[in-house]
Amino acid sequence: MMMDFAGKSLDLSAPHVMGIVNVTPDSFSDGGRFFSADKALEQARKLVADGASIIDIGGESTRPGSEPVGVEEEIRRVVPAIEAISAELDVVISIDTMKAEVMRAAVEAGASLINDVNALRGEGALQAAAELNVPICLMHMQGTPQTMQQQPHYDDVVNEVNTFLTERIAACEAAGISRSKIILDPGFGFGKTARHNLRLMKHLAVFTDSDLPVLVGVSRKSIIGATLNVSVEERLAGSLALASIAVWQGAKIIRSHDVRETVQAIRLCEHVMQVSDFD
Ligand SMILES: Nc1nc2[nH]c(SCCc3ccc(S(N)(=O)=O)cc3)nc2c(=O)[nH]1
Repeated sequence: MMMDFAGKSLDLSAPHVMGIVNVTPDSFSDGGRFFSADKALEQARKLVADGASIIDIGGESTRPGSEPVGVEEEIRRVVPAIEAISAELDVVISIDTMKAEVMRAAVEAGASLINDVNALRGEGALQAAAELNVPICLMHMQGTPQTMQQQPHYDDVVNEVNTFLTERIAACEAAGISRSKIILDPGFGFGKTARHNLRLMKHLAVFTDSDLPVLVGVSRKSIIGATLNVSVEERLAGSLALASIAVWQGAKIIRSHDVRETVQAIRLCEHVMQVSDFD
């Protein structure tokens, strides 16, 4: 199924890799004071060369316990990077933000996918997304990045996440956003214990069985660390295993730090899934 990203289209009947470019201090060795558009562009060049179809730009860390960032600062971080990447690379740029004003500035600068871990629940976010008329990824999060991992609790995590996403889709449609512009994401690591994450992965078909494409972000996350007891630097194999399990169940976008290896893994999945049974 083709999805249009402000003129660039992706065939989401096949899986794609979303490469990650963080323009946040905790992701730069120099303490982030001087993180720059050309460092972001350099990283984006590599990710595109490695096979990324989408580049996800984030100016505010949403990892558990992270500090919120003001809207002016977040815009100051992401806009130069988006402008530089958009000027040089023919790749879909997504903006990873919860703020309406950042969505507007980012799309103005060249982003054509809104990736909102808060599923447009922020002040003015629904309205902004409707006006900007670009595809939107709705992700489930319980609580906020500051609180979500304190005591995640569900009676039935798969059902509750599915119900939340269904409600957010309805809110989008009520705001005039067409279903054809919506991507769903269960939000691995956003207010979930390790078991909650494993259950969501085991039952991912609940989400991929819908007519909407599903995005999965498990790269180097605690679903791997908690299961294998390995550090962040030792999570590549686990990330590739889970990317394959997600694609096998129908996920169409895999958010990854390790694009080259992830492209190889999902390409193998595709070939196994598509091999003819006759000839
Ligand atoms: N659509 C979408 N966007 C995303 N943006 C991010 S940033 C990752 C923040 C983080 C880091 C680490 C853990 S943990 N404690 O599970 O290792 C949780 C969250 N992720 C995702 C994701 O999945 N989807």
